[in-house]
Amino acid sequence: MARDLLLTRNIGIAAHIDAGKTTTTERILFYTGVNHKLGETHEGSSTMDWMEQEAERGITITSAATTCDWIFPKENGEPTEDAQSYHFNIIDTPGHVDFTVEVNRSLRVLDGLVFLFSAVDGVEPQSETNWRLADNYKVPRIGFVNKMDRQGANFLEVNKQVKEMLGSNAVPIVLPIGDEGDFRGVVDLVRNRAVVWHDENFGATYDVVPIPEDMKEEVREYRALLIEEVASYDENLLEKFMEDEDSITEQEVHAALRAAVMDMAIIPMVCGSSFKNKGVQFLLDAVCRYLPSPMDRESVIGVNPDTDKEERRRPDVKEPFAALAFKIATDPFVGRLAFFRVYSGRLDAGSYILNNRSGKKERISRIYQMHSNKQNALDYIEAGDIGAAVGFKDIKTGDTMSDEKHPIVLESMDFPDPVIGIAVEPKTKADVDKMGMALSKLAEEDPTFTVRTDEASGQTIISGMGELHLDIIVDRMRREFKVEVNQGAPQVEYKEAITRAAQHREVYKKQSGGRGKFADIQFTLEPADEGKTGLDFISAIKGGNIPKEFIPSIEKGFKQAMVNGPLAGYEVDAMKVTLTDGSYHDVDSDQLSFELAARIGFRNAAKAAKAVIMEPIMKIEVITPEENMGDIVGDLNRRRGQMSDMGDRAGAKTVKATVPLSEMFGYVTTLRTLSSGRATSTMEFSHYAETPSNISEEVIAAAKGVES
Ligand SMILES: Nc1nc2c(ncn2[C@@H]2O[C@H](COP(=O)(O)OP(=O)(O)OP(=O)(O)O)[C@@H](O)[C@H]2O)c(=O)[nH]1
Repeated sequence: MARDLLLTRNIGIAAHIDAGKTTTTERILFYTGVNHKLGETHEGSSTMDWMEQEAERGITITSAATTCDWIFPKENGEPTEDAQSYHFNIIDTPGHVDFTVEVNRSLRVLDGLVFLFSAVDGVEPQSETNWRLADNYKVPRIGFVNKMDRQGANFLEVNKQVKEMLGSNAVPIVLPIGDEGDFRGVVDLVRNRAVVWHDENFGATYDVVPIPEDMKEEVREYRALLIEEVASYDENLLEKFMEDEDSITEQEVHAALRAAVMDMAIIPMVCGSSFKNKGVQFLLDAVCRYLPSPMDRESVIGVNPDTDKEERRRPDVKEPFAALAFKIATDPFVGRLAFFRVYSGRLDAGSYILNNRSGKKERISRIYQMHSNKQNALDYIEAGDIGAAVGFKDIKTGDTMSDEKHPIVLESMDFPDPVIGIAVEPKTKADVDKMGMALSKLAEEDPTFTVRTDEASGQTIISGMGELHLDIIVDRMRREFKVEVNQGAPQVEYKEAITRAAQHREVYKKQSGGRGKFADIQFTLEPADEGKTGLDFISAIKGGNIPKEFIPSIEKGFKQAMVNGPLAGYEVDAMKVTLTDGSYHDVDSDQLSFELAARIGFRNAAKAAKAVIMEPIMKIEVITPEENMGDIVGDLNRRRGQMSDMGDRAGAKTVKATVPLSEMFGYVTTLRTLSSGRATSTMEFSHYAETPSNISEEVIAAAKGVES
C-alpha cells in the first residue's frame, strides 16, 4: 500500500559539536523501537557512528540517513485511538566546521530541522553557522535545549540567545520542571499540563501531574506569550484572542503554530536531557505536529536538458520520477551507496534511471533504507522519501536521477574549493596503485576533497577544507583501504587572479624544414565580470582573419592555461578573454598552433594584466576568559588578523576575526598555551583575497624553488 506522504518527516539534527546529537539520535532510535540497546557514544558502541574513528574521536563525521517509525499520538506510551504511524528519515549532520559542506547538502534534501542547543553553553559558534545555512535553505525548525540535567542549565536563557544572537522568534512551548540534577519533566504550555518521566524503562513512560504550585504564575505568563505569538500570526485566532482568549482550543493552537513554524515565523522551543532519557518523545511528537511533510514543500524546479525549458515536479507518485543524489558512501556490507531524495514519481528496484550529468542510463539493482546499522531492501521507493541506491556505475553527489523519458536537471549543489593541501606518498612502493584507488574512491564520496599531481614535483597532493578533514582522509585510507602513507606538512592552496585589462598580440611561429607552425592572435585579457567563474571567452573576429575552425582551439588553450597560473602555477579561477584580431597561414596554421599561441600568449600577457597571488582567508571565533583576551587579540594581530567583533557569551569573551589560513597552522596549540587550555576556537573558510607583496614574493619563490 502506498505510504501517506503527509505522515513522512525528512528531518535533520543540527548543532554545535558535543551538544548531544549522537545521544539524541540514539534515544530516538531506541524509542522508535529500532535500537533496543542504548549505546553511550563515548564508549564506542554508538550505532550512528559506525565508522570506527568517529567513535574514537567522539564526533560524528558523515551524515548517514536513518529511517524509523513513530506512532503518534500516544498517551503514556500507549497509542491513542486516532494514532498513526509516522515515517521519519533522519540525517545526522556533523557539527565540526570542516564539514559544513555535509550540513549544506543535508539541508538541501531535508524538510525540517531539529536544532540542538546545550542548556549550559547556549548558542555556540557552529550553531550560528548552521542556523544561517538553515535560513538560506529556508528550513523550518524546532529548537531542542538538551542537557537540562547539567549544572548551570538555563532553558529561558537559551531562548533569549536564539532571539538575540540568531535573530529568530524563539517561543517556548514547554517550561522545565526541576533544576539541573532534579530536572524531571516539562509543563506542556499548549495543553496546559505537566508531564514527568519515569526514571526506569529509559523514560519510555511518564505521568501527567498537576502543574506544580510554585510554577503556576510562570506557566500563566509563558502560556499567554505563546497564545499571543500564535494569534498574532493567524488572523482568525487574533479575533478570538481579542474577544475571549480562553475560547481558543488546543487544536487551533497546534494548527496555527504548525503554519507559523513552516513559515519560519516561530521557532518552537522544547527542552530535555537525552542522556537522562527525558524530553525526547515530546520532541518527536513536536516533529509530527509542527514540521512539514514532503507534501508541504513547493514543487521542485529543474531544467529539461532536451528543451532547456524550466519544468516542475510535484511531490506526487503519479509524476515522472526525479531524485537528487546527495551523498555517495561506501558501506562495508553492501558496497557503494548513493543516498538520494525522491522529489516525484516512483522508482522500482531493478529499473533504469537517466543520469543527466553523464547522459547515461543506469540500472539501480537494489534500493535500501538504512536503519543505522542494518539495511532494509525495498521493492520500490516513492516521492518524498529518502533511500540509498546500489548497483550504479557513475553517480556523483549533486546528480539528478530521472525518468529516462522525462529528463530533468535539478539545481546542482555548489561546493567550496579546498583551501589546504598535503603531499602524500605510500610507505611502500607496492602500495602506489592501492593509494591511487583509495584516493579516487574517497574523492568520489566527498566533493570538497580533491587529488592532483603537482606538475613540478610529481607529488600527489590531497586537498580539503581543513587540517582535521585531511587527517580523517589519511585515517580512512589506513583503516578502510589498508594503505599506510607518509604525509608532508600542510600547505595553503593559493590561487592566482588577473586584476587589470591588458591587450596582447602573440605570434607563434616555427619553421623546421617541411611544414611549419603558424598562429597569430590578438586579444584582451581582463578580470571576469562580477559573479562569473571559469573562462568567459568572446570571439570578436571579423572577416575570417582567423578561420572558424581554429577558434575552439584558442579557447581550449586559454582554458588549459588557467590550470597553472603564470606566477607560481596556482589555478586561476575566473577571467575574461576577448579575441580581437589575428592572422593565419594557409599551409602552416593548424589547431595545435592556435592552442599553443593562446597558452603562451596568456603567460606573456599576465604581467601587463597584473596577475596576483590570492590566499584563503578564514573566519575565526575564539571564546576565552577575560584575562587572556589581550594576549589572544595581540597574537591574532601578529598573524595578520583583522578583528571584526568582540563580545560576551555565557560569562566569557568572544573575539571574531578574519585571518589568512597560512598564518593559522598550529594555532590550536598556541591558543592552549596562551589561555592555559581554557580558550576554544572555531575556524571556517571565508573568501580568497590578494596577498600582500612580501607574501606573494615568498610564495612565488617557493614555487620556483621546487621547479629548479
Ligand atoms: N549531562 C548530559 N550530558 C549529555 C546529554 N546529552 C549528551 N551528553 C553528553 O555530551 C557529550 C556529547 O554528546 P554527543 O551525543 O556525542 O554529541 P554530538 O553533538 O553528537 O557530538 P559530535 O558528534 O561531536 O558533534 C557526551 O559525553 C554525552 O554523553 C544530556 O542530556 N545531559
